[in-house]
Amino acid sequence: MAALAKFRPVDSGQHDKDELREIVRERSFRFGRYTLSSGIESDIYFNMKPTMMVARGAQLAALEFLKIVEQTKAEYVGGLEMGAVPVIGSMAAVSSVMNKPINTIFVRKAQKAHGTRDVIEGLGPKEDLKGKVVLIVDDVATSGKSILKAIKEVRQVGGIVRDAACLVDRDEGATALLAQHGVTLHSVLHASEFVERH
Ligand SMILES: O=P(O)(O)OC[C@H]1O[C@H](OP(=O)(O)OP(=O)(O)O)[C@H](O)[C@@H]1O
Ligand SMILES: O=C(O)c1cc(=O)[nH]c(=O)[nH]1
Repeated sequence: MAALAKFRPVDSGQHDKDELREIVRERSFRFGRYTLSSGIESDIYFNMKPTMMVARGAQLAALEFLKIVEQTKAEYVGGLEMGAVPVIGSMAAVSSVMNKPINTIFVRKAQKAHGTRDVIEGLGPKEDLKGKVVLIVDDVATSGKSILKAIKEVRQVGGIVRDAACLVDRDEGATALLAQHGVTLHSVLHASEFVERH
């Protein structure tokens, strides 16, 4: 019997994704009347903070993104405040626990008028993104404009961005917009897994 234990099948990760989907369904998915950041109105909304802030959701979201880090051979992970920040923090911690530490940054929406005035936060004094492969992440992708803003800031300081990832893709134009800028969007979940569109 002990010998058989050696042949435990490799976990595809699908169970983790199923669990993450159920956490999103319970804690983040809402029907209602919402104005989106692009200004358009929607009758569904994903508030991903309650998923990213609960311990198991934080871990599972980080694990899904870390798989994409491996696939894309990213050296850094970053994204626009505020949506991307909780999951990026979780990725840093989970990757360290796994002994595969990933470097993380986040991009401010606007420069502060005080302090260091850095738009890209998280770099040490001798650290920069020049020539570094950066995966841009976000909690939700709708138009893709938030991800694109982060891409532009990272490219401006010499970072290489070929891939982006989101936890939930609403499939409302982000893939096409990012493709126009030479970036492939990887989506962990899609809005169609939560609601049928007519
Ligand atoms: O693909 P897009 O059309 O850009 O929309 C998606 C963005 O909208 C939300 O951010 P929001 O602007 O609400 O701000 P927050 O992240 O600071 O809460 C979300 O966190 C994404 O970043
Ligand atoms: O487009 C957005 O602003 C948006 C949509 C959504 O479902 N969730 C979110 O946080 N932002």
